Amino acid sequence: MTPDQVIVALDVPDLPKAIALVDRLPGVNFWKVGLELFVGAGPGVLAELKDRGKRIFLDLKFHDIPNTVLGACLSASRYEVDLLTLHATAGSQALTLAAQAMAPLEHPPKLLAITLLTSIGDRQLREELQQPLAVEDYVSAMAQLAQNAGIDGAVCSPQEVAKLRQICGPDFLLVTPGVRPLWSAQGDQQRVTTPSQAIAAGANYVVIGRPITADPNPEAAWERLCQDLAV
Ligand SMILES: O=C(O)c1cc(=O)[nH]c(=O)n1[C@@H]1O[C@H](COP(=O)(O)O)[C@@H](O)[C@H]1O
Repeated sequence: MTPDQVIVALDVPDLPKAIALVDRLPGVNFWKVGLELFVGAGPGVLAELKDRGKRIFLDLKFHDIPNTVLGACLSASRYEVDLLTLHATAGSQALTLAAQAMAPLEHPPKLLAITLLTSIGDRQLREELQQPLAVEDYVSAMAQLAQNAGIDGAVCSPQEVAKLRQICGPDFLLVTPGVRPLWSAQGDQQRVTTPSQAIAAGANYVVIGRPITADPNPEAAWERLCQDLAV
């Protein structure tokens, strides 16, 4: 596993904090801009990252009616980011429209479908979301729905990666948040493994945020993560 397979979540509220973190961690080449930062700072943060030669995962998790998901994906594609998320539960029509709309573009983002948030465990899926399937089966069903609609990949927890790799084949992108080095706190993540285990199970990329960005010394935390990955 290489550090280039690690995407760091830039979950901070404004542009100055984002830039400060990016400049403190020059070894991070792939950053995720999610709802907190995009809503707080606007699209200017994407230009700042591009100026620094960084790859960008724009994680806006679109979830709406097909026409609105289509329009949102087209608007987001103008930023020429590398990865873009939408929820599989928007349904096959929304997924298909989005995938078809990206195909003719010169620099389309790879579309990733959220299968089941990594903060949701078995009990919540059953009791709150009223979903009788086990987590792994539900995640597999959502990934297959997305793949059949022409979506490039899925976001899942590292605990489902091996099964999805087997079902969806080698070309389907699998991106896993919910990774935790042994030295970090689990926080609100439910379905976790270490970053190395996630890659060994078949993930293309892992996404990690607070264990690096909320550490009082993010440089040391990043260094520690890179050492874990080199083993
Ligand atoms: O789409 C995501 O990136 C995502 C999907 C998911 O199921 N779970 C999940 O944690 N994420 C994101 O991954 C990041 C994880 O951050 P940490 O829990 O701080 O490592 C956050 O920015 C989440 O928004």
